[in-house]
Amino acid sequence: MKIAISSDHGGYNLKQTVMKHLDELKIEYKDFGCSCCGSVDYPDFALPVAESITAGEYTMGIIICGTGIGISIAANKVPGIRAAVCNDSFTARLSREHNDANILALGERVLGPGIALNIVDEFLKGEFQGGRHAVRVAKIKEIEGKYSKNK
Ligand SMILES: O=C(CO)[C@H](O)[C@H](O)[C@H](O)COP(=O)(O)O
Repeated sequence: MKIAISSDHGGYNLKQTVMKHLDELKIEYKDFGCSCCGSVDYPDFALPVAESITAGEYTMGIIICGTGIGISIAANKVPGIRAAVCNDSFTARLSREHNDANILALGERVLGPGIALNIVDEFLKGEFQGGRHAVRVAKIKEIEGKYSKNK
């Protein structure tokens, strides 16, 4: 498993905590920035993670901003990305099992570090269950195809 990770300034501190956790779990990752806590724009850090996943270079992504909302909206504009904002571990597990989410979005201004790391663990453990869920994910891809035409 190879994780692509990024944040804006609002998620910078939580990203350090998550990377330390990944180190302890011996999970390989690449930090796509930002590299300090000065003000930046979250779309600039959503895009490289999203593209690294659709290119097959990384298995899954973790993106962090103040709420997880802005950075997930930006990532979800990349066809093939299913970024899920999760504020609890149940949702994180289900985002993998039912939605085949390939990016976890977290909000540093929403979550304490302990809960955030539980969410990361559940997301990374979760496995897509296929079956009826695959039919639904295929329909999401159909929507992407419809709106990607002639672009
Ligand atoms: O996009 C966001 C909200 O959906 C993120 O939480 C950003 O981190 C936040 O908007 C940044 O806000 P700031 O006032 O510029 O620090």
